Amino acid sequence: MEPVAAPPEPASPPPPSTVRRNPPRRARPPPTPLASAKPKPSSRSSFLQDEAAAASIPAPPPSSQEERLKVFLRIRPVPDRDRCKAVARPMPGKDLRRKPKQAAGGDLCLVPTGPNSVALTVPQSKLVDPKRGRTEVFDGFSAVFSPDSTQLDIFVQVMNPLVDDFLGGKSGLLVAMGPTGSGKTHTIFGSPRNPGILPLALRQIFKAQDENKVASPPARSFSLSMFEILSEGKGERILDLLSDAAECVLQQSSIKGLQEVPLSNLADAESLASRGMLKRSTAATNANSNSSRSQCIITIHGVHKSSDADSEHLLSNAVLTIADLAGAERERKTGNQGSRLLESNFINNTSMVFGLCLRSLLEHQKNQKKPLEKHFKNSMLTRYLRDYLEGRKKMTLILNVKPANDDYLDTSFLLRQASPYMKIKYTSLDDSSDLISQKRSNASLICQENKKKRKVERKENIETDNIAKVSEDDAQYKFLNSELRRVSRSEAIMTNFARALWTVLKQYKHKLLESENAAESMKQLIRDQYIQIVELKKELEVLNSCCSCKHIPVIEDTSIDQDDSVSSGQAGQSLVSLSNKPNLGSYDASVDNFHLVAEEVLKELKSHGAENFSAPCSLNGESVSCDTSSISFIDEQEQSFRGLKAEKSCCADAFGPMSHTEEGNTKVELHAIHKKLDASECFTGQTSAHAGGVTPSSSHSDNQSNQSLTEHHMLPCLKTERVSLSPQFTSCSKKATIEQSEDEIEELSKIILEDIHHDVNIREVKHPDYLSSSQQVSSDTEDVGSSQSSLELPGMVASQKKLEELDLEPERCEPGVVNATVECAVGHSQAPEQMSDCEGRVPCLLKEITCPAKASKAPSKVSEAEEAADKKKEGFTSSPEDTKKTRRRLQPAAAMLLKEFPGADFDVDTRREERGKSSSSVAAGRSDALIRVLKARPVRRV
Ligand SMILES: Nc1ncnc2c1ncn2[C@@H]1O[C@H](COP(=O)(O)OP(=O)(O)OP(=O)(O)O)[C@@H](O)[C@H]1O
Repeated sequence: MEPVAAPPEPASPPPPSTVRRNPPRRARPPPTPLASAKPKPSSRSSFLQDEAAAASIPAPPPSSQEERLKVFLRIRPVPDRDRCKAVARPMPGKDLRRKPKQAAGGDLCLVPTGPNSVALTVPQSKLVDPKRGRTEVFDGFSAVFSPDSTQLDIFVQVMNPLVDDFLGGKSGLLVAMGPTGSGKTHTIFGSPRNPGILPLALRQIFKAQDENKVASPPARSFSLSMFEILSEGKGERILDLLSDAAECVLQQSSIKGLQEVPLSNLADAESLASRGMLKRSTAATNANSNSSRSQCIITIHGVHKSSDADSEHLLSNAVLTIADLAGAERERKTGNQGSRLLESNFINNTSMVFGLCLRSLLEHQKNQKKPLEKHFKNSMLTRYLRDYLEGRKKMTLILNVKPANDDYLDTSFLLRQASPYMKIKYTSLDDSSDLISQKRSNASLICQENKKKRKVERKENIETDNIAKVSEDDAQYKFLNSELRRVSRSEAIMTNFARALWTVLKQYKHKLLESENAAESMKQLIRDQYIQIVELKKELEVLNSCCSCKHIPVIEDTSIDQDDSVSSGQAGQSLVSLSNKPNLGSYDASVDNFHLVAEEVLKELKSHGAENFSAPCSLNGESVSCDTSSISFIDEQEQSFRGLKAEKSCCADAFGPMSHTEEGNTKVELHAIHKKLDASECFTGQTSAHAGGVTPSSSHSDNQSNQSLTEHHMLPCLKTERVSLSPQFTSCSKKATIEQSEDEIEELSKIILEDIHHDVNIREVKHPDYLSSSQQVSSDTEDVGSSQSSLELPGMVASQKKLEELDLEPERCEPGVVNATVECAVGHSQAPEQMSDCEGRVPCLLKEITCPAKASKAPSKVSEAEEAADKKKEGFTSSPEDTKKTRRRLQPAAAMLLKEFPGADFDVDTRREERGKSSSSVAAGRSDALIRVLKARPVRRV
């Protein structure tokens, strides 16, 4: 091993100045020796204004407090193969000042022009204008080492000051920069025969250690650590070169897991460094057969182990760092591919970041307003060397360059990149202790600042929270206010609605009470009417019993059986259909009215004596004694009304033995009027049945059948009527509920009344034709079917036969005669004057009523009129099925009928009596007498 020589006295570095470009046509001054090189006034560079400006800045005189970054330049000797290409080979033993001159005319582009400057000449192959050469002078380096410089020269000028500082307790950094194959590793590590800076530094350290042992017990200890930062894919990793441990982790400016090997002696330290160097990642490239593929960092920690507190303090944290950076590579020269190419990218990137950090530091030092860019974050190397790159620790650069023309670009790039770094200043270089204290103070300051920031942040957070709470409270308050207003509006609306609803309900309740009262009054009225009806029924029964005391018709069941023929059955069916008409109202009113009339007539009859009471009745031209005619008259009226209502009732009383008498005729008309009371029933079949019931009275061909029919229909009528009265009334009273308003009743009554008037008028107009029509019908009963329903004809014939039988046996037919007489008196009103002539002697008048033809005619006309009225009003058909669907109450009609009995209708009859004196004066007289009786009685309204 080459002994470490004492470091020579470093020559005072010339002031930094860089010559960018030589004047093109001016004679170049001869290069000055390095030792005596003086800074020249820098010439302005035309293509690098910033560097020219930097060069134009006169370097301030170095002061004790201000120290600039040391930048050394070592020019690698040209290899032998390259040396053969060189035109001029420097002669051994000659001055280095002549080498550039010799090389200037050869393949060397870079020659030292002084101890602190070099001249870079653009090779002819790269000149655009060959006639115009260009040479750049870079001056201001701390030292420029020619290719002939030895390792010791480099150590003495570059590393020895750092070691002294390290031994003095100050940390320092030496970084070797340069393109690949420029001799960085050779400079740092050297070779066994020509050791580099690291071995020489170790020797120097241990020499000092040995010197200190002699003077005093060992008080200091050193440790060595080596690691490399190499690429791994697109990332980086740290690898410890002194141990086989796993990769290390970079934490801020320290590496976790890095082994620090204590240095006990120089030999172990040198072997350790040699082992670590061998472990470093290297690879062969076209530019370097042993090219480093990683950034290698060697750190020497000095620890004071003596009891001397002062010395320990000084050495406690001194770190001497040496960084061998991988040289920048050009792909074209290296020919790297694959992983090598990735390594080249990593190496170039790291070198670029390192240069940017120094550039940023320089710019920051030039202008404090410019922030110190944090380029160090872009690579592990710069992060680890952050303190040095930010100017907090002393750093020294040694630039390794190759002077050959082929390396012009790399050399030119490095010089242009790194020459400005020599202007970086260290205003207050901190020793290790100062650095530590500064770090601690910085840490404390940082902690305080962090605490303040936290407090401020807490306050801000609290204020923000308070503001947020206030805003939330405001929003909630607004929301609640809006909700409150909405609820208030809703409450007001609902209150008003409830009030309105309450008012309406009260009104409805009032109306309901009124309706209930009206219903109660109606019920009471109906009850009263019912009571009256019951009383009338009782009285009527009494009268009937009185009347039947002498002549109670004996109707044998045999006659009914004999009349079970088809004809009588059809007629009976028609009459039954007719009698199915519910006319309770009219019936009740009529009963009531006729009851009163009967009382009056009875009184009159009684007043006239028994002879008059048994006045004969004319039937078929014969006088028939009928002492009960008056009684029968009332009874007949009642039956005629009830016959319209009672089920199975027959109207045979309307066509029985009186078929050839005037009474029969009037009976038919009366029956027609009663039927018109039921006009609203719209029972078409009723018309035909009714007519059929009348027509047989005009038939003389078959009196036997008429008689049997009369007997057949009369007694059942009388019998069933009383039986069915109460149920009918009950049902009708039930139906006559509140729902039938008085308006409807009045309207219906008016309609019926109009119909009655209309029918009466029709009857009056057509009365002269009654006779001819009845004669036609009676002459040939078979032809009657042409004008009437064929179904009515058999019944008519049967009724006629019955009438004939009655004629033969007047005693048995007396009830029928009586009935006919009564009907005639009531229904016929053509000769009131004759009635008046008889002075109210109804039996005498009734005796003279003999107009069979007219009686036979009347029913047909009446039936026609009724049929026309029915068709006109109701439009019903004659089917029995329809009759069941068209039941109506005739109580209003009956009431109106009773109301109109003493009215204008009978006045009309009064006019008619003048015209019909010749026809039926006796019957008219009877009617007139009856009318007088009716007028004398007040009409009860239902
Ligand atoms: N000053 C010098 N004197 C003699 N030989 C040198 C000198 N400098 C470099 N060399 C030789 O050049 C070769 C390359 O040197 P070195 O490996 O140190 O270059 P490098 O800059 O480290 O390259 P890389 O960056 O690729 O690692 C080595 O073989 C080395 O011995």
